[in-house]
Amino acid sequence: MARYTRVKGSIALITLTNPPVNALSAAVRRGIVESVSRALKDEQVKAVVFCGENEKFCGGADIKEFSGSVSGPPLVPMIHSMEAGEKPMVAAIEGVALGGGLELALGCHYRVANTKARLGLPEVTLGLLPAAGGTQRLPRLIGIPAALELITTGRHVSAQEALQLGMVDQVTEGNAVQAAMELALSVIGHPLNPCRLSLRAPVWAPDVDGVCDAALAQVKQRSRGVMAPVACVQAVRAAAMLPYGKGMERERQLMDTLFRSGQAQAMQYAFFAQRNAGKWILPNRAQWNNTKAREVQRAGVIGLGTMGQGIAVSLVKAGISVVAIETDTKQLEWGKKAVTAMLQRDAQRRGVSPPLHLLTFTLSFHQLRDVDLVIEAVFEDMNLKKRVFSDLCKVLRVNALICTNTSGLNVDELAAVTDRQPLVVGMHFFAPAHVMKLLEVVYGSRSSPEAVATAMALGKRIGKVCVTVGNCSGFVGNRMLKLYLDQSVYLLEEGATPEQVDQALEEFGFAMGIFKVGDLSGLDVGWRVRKASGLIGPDVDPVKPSRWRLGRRYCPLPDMLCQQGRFGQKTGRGWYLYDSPGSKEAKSDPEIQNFLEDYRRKYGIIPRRITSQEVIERCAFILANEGFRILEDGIAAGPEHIDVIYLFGYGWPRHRGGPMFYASQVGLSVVLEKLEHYHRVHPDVPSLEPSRLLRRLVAEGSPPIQQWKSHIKNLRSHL
Ligand SMILES: CCC/C=C/C(=O)SCCNC(=O)CCNC(=O)[C@H](O)C(C)(C)COP(=O)([O-])OP(=O)([O-])OC[C@H]1O[C@@H](n2cnc3c(N)ncnc32)[C@H](O)[C@@H]1OP(=O)([O-])[O-]
Repeated sequence: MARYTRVKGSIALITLTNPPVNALSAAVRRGIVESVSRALKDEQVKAVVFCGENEKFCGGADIKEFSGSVSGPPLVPMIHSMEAGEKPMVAAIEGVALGGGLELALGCHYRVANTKARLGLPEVTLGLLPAAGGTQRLPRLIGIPAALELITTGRHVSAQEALQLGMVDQVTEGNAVQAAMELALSVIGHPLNPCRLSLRAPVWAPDVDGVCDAALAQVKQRSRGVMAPVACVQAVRAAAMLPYGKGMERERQLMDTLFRSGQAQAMQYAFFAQRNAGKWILPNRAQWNNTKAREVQRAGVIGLGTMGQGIAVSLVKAGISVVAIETDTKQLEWGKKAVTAMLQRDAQRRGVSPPLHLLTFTLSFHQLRDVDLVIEAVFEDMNLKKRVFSDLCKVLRVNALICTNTSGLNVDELAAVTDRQPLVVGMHFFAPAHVMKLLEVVYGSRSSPEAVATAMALGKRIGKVCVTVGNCSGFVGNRMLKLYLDQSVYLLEEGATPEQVDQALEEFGFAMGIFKVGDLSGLDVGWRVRKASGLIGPDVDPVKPSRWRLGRRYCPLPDMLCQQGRFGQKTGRGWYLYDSPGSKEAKSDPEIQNFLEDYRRKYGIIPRRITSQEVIERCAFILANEGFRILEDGIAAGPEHIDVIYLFGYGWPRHRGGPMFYASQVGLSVVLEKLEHYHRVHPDVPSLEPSRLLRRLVAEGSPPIQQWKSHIKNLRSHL
């Protein structure tokens, strides 16, 4: 829909009306085509201004339409006829001009933006390229290097940066529509050809080929195996080398390939999955839009280890006062130094002063008496956490929330030691907590909807992607991770090396293989957890530790590594070798090869050749299999919630959608068949046995992920 009004006698104002972001749906495109034609025919009209309702210019093409059959007027000829029109057209950009929205503005002869507006071509993040002329017009406006950077990253720029780049003609602090109308009146009668970007030659750049080659190398390294950034570079190269018409043809060809690709489907699924996860819903049907969150102005953080430091930094950056507690002066000083340094670095980068006045560092729990909420981030030890929880109840206001950052302990058991079970929830951050986007909000059996709403709102306020999850060992993310880790070390036992496994995972799209991640996070962390859970104890033979524990296969390799003091990057040695403790560049270590060979010899294992395909199947399908069990247990509300957790917390590649989407895309019957095969070969690994839900879905015809909710009773999915 587009509203046509005549203003100031001679201006046609065309308002895009498709809340919430005025996406260019078929109806909007139809409205624009009709309105432009009317404006061009009306002799009283001397200029045209485009704007969006509710101070949002346009969020781009309607992504929901991409999965159906495309109808309505296509964007390319629509924008072309605007540009070719014989009356000046001005875009009044407020809020956002993204994707097709910016391409529409580039088809106008002039652009005016409000200071708060953001502009960009984020199609690459949806597995596409800006195929409504964006790859051809933007380089002609701002030059090849700047266009390459914006189009291959999908980065949004501020109005001020857009002005510096030359993307807009004017920036106003006031109403962009008023300013655009004034500009429109002032340019009536001016020649339009210089403002028609399709008629311009691209802004000249020395060594265009070299610039494009460098961009190609960069995107290939940054987003290994992802098609869209490569296609973006190819399209911009065409803008530099070919006349406009031929460049448009190239843009269309490249888009045709991307549009049909599984990668684009995965990335568009990820876009909606992220938004769906914010619309949380509990088993009792309390949900995001019927539950009020409490306001949080003051928070306590207990424990200033790595997690506590990151949590404190995230809260303070969002303007929340923090009382940070440690048990002894040395730890407190250490934590204070680290938190202050992080905030100072961040403030310096952003050219502002660090909000240190919001921080209180203390050894005294009494300072917590007027906080609204506490996040406990002490050692992962149930008894210690219980002590902290009962001590907190002695000082906190009766209505203050108590949240635990446990990565997998029983939230109900912790809540039981408090005087306020409904006000206890898990807030599981991921390390480093001020950087990682994911937050699992764990509801216990007694957690109140209000407590969940408050934790979700707080998470959103500090910039996290929040997902509600039920209470079980490891919640969603770590429950699945444990089995994935198990598979990776079983692969080593059977003949693979850490390098082989990591390479296969990196080629699949993970930024880092699982062994490199282990070295980065510290191998001692899991070792401590295994000791606490009774998997390692005095009865384990130190010379030839058992490969069978608690009734299933167990791989002692990670424990043996830790016994040698190989904790990863922090000790300079882990699955890989590092130049010195703390350095980041992982190098193959011949000692690890010998260690693995000795190990196999000791246990009589005959190594075999392991293919990348097997690595991916065993790692990815074990994740999906456990995901199905999690859905069966009602721990996650829908498959998209599991996928969001893996995308934002565990580095799952976005162009593969998430483990559940990947399983759906590969085909559930294929996943079932592979799991059956691997379980037959490894009967001592019960987690490889296909889940009941997977079997049922296959029996019911392997429906695509969007239809699972009609097959699974307890799903609370918005897909
Ligand atoms: C030839 C083709 C070439 C062109 C290709 C393109 O243009 S590709 C497109 C290039 N454009 C982009 O990639 C921009 C994508 N969008 C964004 O980046 C952000 O939504 C935002 C910055 C516009 C607003 O952020 P915010 O935090 O204020 O709000 P929010 O993010 O929560 O969204 C609110 C609601 O709007 C919905 N929705 C949003 N956009 C679209 C859309 N284009 N379509 C449909 N729906 C869209 C969103 O799902 C949500 O719906 P819900 O859950 O309420 O039912």
